[in-house]
Formats: sequence, structure tokens, C-alpha cells
Amino acid sequence: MPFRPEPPAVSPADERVAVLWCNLGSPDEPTARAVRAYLADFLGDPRVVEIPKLLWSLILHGIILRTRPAKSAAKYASVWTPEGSPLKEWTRKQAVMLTGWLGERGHRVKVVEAMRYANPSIASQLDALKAEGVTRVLVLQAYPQYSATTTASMIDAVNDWSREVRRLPEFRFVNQYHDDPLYIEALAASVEAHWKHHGRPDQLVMSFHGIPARNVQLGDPYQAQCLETGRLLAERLQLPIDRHRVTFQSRFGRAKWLEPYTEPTLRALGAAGTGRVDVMCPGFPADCLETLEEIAMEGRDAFLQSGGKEFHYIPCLNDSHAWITALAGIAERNLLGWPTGAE
Ligand SMILES: C=CC1=C(C)c2cc3[nH]c(cc4nc(cc5[nH]c(cc1n2)c(C)c5CCC(=O)O)C(CCC(=O)O)=C4C)c(C)c3C=C
Ligand SMILES: [Fe+2]
Ligand SMILES: [Fe+2]
Repeated sequence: MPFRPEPPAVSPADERVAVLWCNLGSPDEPTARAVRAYLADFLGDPRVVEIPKLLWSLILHGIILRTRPAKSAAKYASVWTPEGSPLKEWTRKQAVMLTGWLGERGHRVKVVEAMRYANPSIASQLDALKAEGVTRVLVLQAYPQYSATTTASMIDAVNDWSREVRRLPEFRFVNQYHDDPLYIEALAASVEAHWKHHGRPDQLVMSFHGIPARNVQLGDPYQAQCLETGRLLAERLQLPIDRHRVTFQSRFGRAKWLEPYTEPTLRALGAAGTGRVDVMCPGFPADCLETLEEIAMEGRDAFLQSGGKEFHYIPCLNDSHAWITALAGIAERNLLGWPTGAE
């Protein structure tokens, strides 16, 4: 296999350090055509769907990619902004702000965003960094909780690129930060800011993206890490046990996923006469389809239609001061010992 063309080597004095700030990615536009290409790549990843390859290929291409793209495209259209996908735009902003924050602390580090699926791809961003003389890359992911379906898949994409490259940069990976005090503090700050303006709810629902229950039985630590994030956040907010819960959203297919599921929980809370519920999504550092449409729109409808009185959606960390500070702290700790220009 031929290797990717090698850019001219830089002198040691010009070598640079970079942070690759990685997220899942979105379709290029909210159309069935673009969503089909995105879903083919995403759902064709063996880390995401663990079904024997041939059987899954038949189901994916014969059924799912014929029906889901149009439905998902309509949902994407409902959250699309003039800048495009919310997930991509927040992730880009976070990368820009992180460059600034690290610069303020004396680090000469380039931060670029990269997407596991669609664009800008991991490979194209690594090519660009290498062409600029980057020889050390810290891979930081917008997944605070480790799952093979997300975190490991991102590392696969870096390794796929590496297999095609002659002179590799030095890599560092951060697998998780679900219990990092800086991350928990940023979450607490976002909740407290909301409560300062709107008062407290009867229930705080912390909704995480689900995965198949079987993955956890096979050793994926994701569920335990979500529960730990929820426990630490509730403790930090001094919430009594009966005023908060962790739920799992975005179930895909008919298999059993992690429970309790978010939407049935919201319906049950509404039916039980819960006056006000606040929902937040601690596992998503950037607002996206799954938070803006599935929670803030569908979740709201589910709760109110079943008898609930007041529904609040607490936005993701996005570009909040506490989050960028947290991210800079996590990056700084993992950059230690690399020549970034800081003492
Ligand atoms: C088998 C399917 C899926 C698994 C496993 C899965 C895990 C997983 N996903 C996220 C984060 C996000 N997922 C998003 C969208 C999304 N997820 C799936 C399926 C699985 N996810 C699909 C098919 C889609 C696309 C939309 C749709 O057709 O329903 C997103 C939002 C992307 C965006 O563009 O806004 C995020 C973020 C995590 C964290 C996770 C496991 C821990
Ligand atoms: Fe997902
Ligand atoms: Fe969804």
C-alpha cells in the first residue's frame, strides 16, 4: 500500500504541538442524500453495531438506508442553523476558544476540531496538521464517558490514518474524564446558572445517550461511568435522592438498551403528577440533534402530553466559560512534558 505523500520535514525549532478536538460528526446538509451517506459510514462501523458483518450489511443496505435517511433528515432540518449542524458549529467554536484559553496560559498549541464521521474528517485534519509541522498530537474527545462505540472508534480512525503514514506524529489519547472535578464543576455551573433564573425543579433528569445492554455485559464501562457522573453531579448540587435520576436516550432498533429509557421516564413523571422537570444531557458537551430535537422537542411533548406542568431543557456545556476552562485544564494536564512554550 502506498503511503500518503510526506510533507517536507520541519526543523526541530519549528515543530509544533496540536490538540485534535474530536466529536461524532453530522451530515453535510439536512437532506436524505447527505444523511444516507453519513449513516452508511456511521452505522457501517463495526464498533457501533456489533452484528455479524454479512447479516448487518443486508439489514443496513436493504432496509435502514432506504427508510431512515428521509426521517432523520427532517429531524436534522428542525435543528439546522444558518451556520449548519449545531454539533459541528459548537465543536468548532470550542476548538477556537480552547486555542485562546491555552494561549492565555502560555501554551503555543494549535487546536482543531475533527469529526469521526463526515467532515472535517480525522484523516484530513491530521494531514493538515502534519503539513504545518505538527509532530505531537493530543487526541481529546467530546465523549466524557468511555464507550467502545464512540471512544474506541475514534482511536480506530486515528490508527487507520496512521497505517497510511510513514513518519508518525507522537500521539496521546484521553479515554475518559467522566469523574474529572473540572467537568463536574462545569456541569454544576450550567445547572446552577439555569436555576438562578428559573428556580429549582421537582426532578432533575440527567439523560445520557444509550448503548445496547449487551455491550455492557461484554465489558463496556460506559454505564458505570454515566452513573458515576450522575452521582458526582447530584452530590455537588446537594440534590436529595428522590429529586434526580439518570436515564438513557436515543435507543436504536429493537434490542434491549440501557435502562431506564428517557422518554418513557418523562411520560411516567408527567402521569405521576410531577409539576416541573428539568432535563440535561451531561454526556453531550455540545448541543446536537439528540439533545435539541429528541429531548428539547420530543421529550418536552412527551412530558407535557402525559400530564406534566412545566418542562425545562438545560442546554449542553457548549461555549460556557466553566466548560472551556475545564477543557483547558484537562488538555493542559495531558500536554505536560511536551514543548508547548509554557514553563
Ligand atoms: C446503533 C447505533 C448507535 C449507537 C451504539 C450510538 C452510540 C452513541 N452515540 C452517541 C452520540 C451521538 N449520536 C448521535 C446521533 C445518532 N446516533 C445513532 C446511533 C447510535 N449511536 C444514529 C443513527 C444517529 C443519527 C441520527 C439518527 O438517524 O437517529 C449524535 C448527534 C449527531 C448530530 O449530528 O447531531 C450524537 C452526539 C454517543 C455518545 C454514543 C454512545 C455512548
Ligand atoms: Fe448515537
Ligand atoms: Fe435520536
